[in-house]
Amino acid sequence: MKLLKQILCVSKTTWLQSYKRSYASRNILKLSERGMYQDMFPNTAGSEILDLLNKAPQCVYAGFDPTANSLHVGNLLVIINLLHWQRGGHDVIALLGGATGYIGDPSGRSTDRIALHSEVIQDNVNCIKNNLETVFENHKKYIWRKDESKLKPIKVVNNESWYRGIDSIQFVSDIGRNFRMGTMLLKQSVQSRINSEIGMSFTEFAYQIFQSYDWLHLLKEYNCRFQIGGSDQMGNISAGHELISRTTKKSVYGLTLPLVTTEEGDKFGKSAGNAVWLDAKKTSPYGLYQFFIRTKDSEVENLLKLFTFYSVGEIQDIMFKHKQHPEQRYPQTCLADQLTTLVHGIKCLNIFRRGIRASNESNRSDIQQRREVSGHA
Ligand SMILES: N[C@@H](Cc1ccc(O)cc1)C(=O)O
Repeated sequence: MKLLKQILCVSKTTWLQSYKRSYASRNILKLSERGMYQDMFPNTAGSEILDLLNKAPQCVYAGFDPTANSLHVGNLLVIINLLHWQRGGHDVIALLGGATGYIGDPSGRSTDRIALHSEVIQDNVNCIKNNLETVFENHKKYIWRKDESKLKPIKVVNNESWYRGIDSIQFVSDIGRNFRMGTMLLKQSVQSRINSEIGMSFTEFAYQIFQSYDWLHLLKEYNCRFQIGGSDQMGNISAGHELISRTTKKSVYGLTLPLVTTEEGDKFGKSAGNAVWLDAKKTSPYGLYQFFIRTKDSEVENLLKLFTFYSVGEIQDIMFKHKQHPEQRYPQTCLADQLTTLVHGIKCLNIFRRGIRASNESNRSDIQQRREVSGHA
């Protein structure tokens, strides 16, 4: 709710009028209600954003660096956010960091990343592309229940394609000139590293320039005025905003998503300390399903809002049902069902359901047998 106010900065009546007028902005209302956004940049842009969304469908992007050969559950929040924009009728771009993967984003890290070989980067890019396309396809086939033609296809681009043709001297001379050292040094990702014993390499220090240039490129190519990213991306997003303000007359806007943590304060998405992967070879579909089934009662409502497409009203109904029969773990089942479908499709879900039914039945007949043996039938 706090964010809804922040995002809109308009009176309730103006908002309601706009809400009725525009289909596109409807989605933003829903996303804010769900606690989907942590921050926006510039932080006073609420009414400008609303105006743009009211006027016409917008273009939004988020990037994924190929740091591993699969995305993980932690990446799902950004992916689901992109899908919400797609459902709202907007143009969506998922960017693969085939070039930025060579540099390494220092955000949220305490040490430099180990440089990856080009074959590894290429392989990771292919795997991540496959993860994304599978999720987008599963969403369209099994979760979006309306006319498929209403969903504009999500573009998947690789930033390697535009850096390939850029001359490095030209790049430093043309683009580098727009970055001020003072501002770059103030970024949280730099501050947290620069005074540490290990420090930070120039390579990682320069990362913000590349993410900024990506946005400028996508703005020119696709009129992409929105960028979304994880909670640690504000530094890179604001750097992009600055580059674009200096070099074009267009306004652009960044939105970051909340950091999801468990009750114990750990980053969400780990099981016994290991990442839960989207690739079925790294985490089995059943492992992913079980990960969500194990969600604590105290955390499940928030996760339903952030990670599923149930409306807020439907989530209230799910939670109501839960209060009556907590032992059935109904919200956990809704969460696990929808996310397993999104990541692995409907087939494996049907297998789990059959398996669970069979195991419940065999448990029941075991209990029955034991009762009969002990004379309690
Ligand atoms: N830096 C982002 C990934 C990214 C890469 C390139 C971009 O243009 C945008 C985002 C991250 O690590 O999550």
